[in-house]
Amino acid sequence: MAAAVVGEGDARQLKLLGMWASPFAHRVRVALQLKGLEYEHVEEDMGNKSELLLASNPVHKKVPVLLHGDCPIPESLVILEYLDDAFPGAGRQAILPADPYRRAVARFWAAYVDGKLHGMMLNALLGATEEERAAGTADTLAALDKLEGAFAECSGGKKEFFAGDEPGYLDIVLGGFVGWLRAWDKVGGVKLLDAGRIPRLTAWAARFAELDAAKEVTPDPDRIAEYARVLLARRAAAAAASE
Ligand SMILES: N[C@@H](CCC(=O)N[C@@H](CS)C(=O)NCC(=O)O)C(=O)O
Repeated sequence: MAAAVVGEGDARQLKLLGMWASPFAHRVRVALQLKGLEYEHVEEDMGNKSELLLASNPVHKKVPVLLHGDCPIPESLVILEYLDDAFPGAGRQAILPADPYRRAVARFWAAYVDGKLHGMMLNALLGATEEERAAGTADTLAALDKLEGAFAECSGGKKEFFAGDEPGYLDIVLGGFVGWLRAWDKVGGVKLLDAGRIPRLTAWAARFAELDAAKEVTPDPDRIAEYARVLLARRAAAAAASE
């Protein structure tokens, strides 16, 4: 897709403060690609955050942050909405559905992904005890079952994506997690995307990963597994230090 001129008549550049393994940064990169917007990607070191990140997101100190010229926009879901507002003409379609009810449904499930699924996956990986990790895995599987139902509801059971024939808001929001979901058998020893259990979501994830906009930024499962081992080692070191 040809890159759009940023904000027709708006000379401000787009810069994304991100991190390769972050599902939240990943979703913003997919959205920027789908909208055909040129941007500079700045890879942050989470162990040594840049002054620019700390100044741009002093409240949470997290990636992603989109900088539009000097204006920082933190929080991935806020960024997705900003891209539609600031660049309505860019890309083949708006990220959010036009219909108010479909928007509400997409936002409901996006809140579920960030408010529930993310925390469950963290517990499954980094829970302090074996029991907590097992409960996290069970919760994650149950959440994916719910998202299987959401896919049927949103796509009408016939379309390729949550949003219809083309990926939209919820595809991008959940799509940020596809790298981790695909790598989970290497990360947590459990196959989360199991076509026998959640066939629609498993096929959707494969379709999403094949999108040009996603292919370039979806992390390789082995690299994610290696990163997960680093997170586990950090957790073990922190636990040992607090004993
Ligand atoms: N709600 C935030 C979540 C962002 C987030 O959790 N980012 C993580 C990376 S995946 C981060 O920057 N962590 C750094 C830290 O917690 O210090 C969003 O949607 O942007």
